[in-house]
Amino acid sequence: MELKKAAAERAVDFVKDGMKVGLGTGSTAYWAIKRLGERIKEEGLNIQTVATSKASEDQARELGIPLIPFAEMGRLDLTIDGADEVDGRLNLIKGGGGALLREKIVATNSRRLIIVVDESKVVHTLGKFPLPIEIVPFAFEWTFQALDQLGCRPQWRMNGEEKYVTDNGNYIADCLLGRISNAEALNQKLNMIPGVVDNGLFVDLADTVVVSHSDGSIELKKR
Ligand SMILES: O=C[C@H](O)[C@H](O)[C@H](O)COP(=O)(O)O
Repeated sequence: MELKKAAAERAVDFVKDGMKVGLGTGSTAYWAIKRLGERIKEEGLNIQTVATSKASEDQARELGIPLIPFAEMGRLDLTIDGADEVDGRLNLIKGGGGALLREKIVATNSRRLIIVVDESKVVHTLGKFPLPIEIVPFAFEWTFQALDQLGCRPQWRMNGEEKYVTDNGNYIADCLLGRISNAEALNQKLNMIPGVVDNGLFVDLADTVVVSHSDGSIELKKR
């Protein structure tokens, strides 16, 4: 928890008065949202935000962080979000918390994406973490089959006895790939399958990754 908090709080230093900010999702992004709430109270920081999940939206609302409708937002200055894996080129796997689609939409509409992770998330090659794929419920069996035929070894994400349902009303298949040698090609191949809404590969989207180390140091990786 302390490592996640340290990375998240460092990232919030990048937020300046007047900025439009995307709020990420997950147990690391949680600390960034919390810190933003503190800065609003302590310094009167003036920002406008959008959230990448219902959970982050609820947290922001509780903390008095201004949430703005997308129609009024325009392009974001920066987004702060977590990740499940980060490689040396700052490509990512995201979606362990199920928020990949909203996160990718928000990241794509941000001038800058700052990722906050502890050192355990930094890998040489992506793929040890199962890759989340968001799938529409219609004919989900066929979409699942198509993933299987690609060699993805998909497994439905479950919520007890039922399939897990995202904030967008879709399902998630987690794909056991082991090693992703070409993230860009896989990203495109997966998103070509009808029924796949998006997948958790974030290629060339992160600008800065803030990594907290167990020795107390904070590293900034930049593209
Ligand atoms: O869907 C969830 C997001 O992509 C999260 O940012 C990611 O799973 C990392 O979450 P956490 O900070 O809880 O490890």
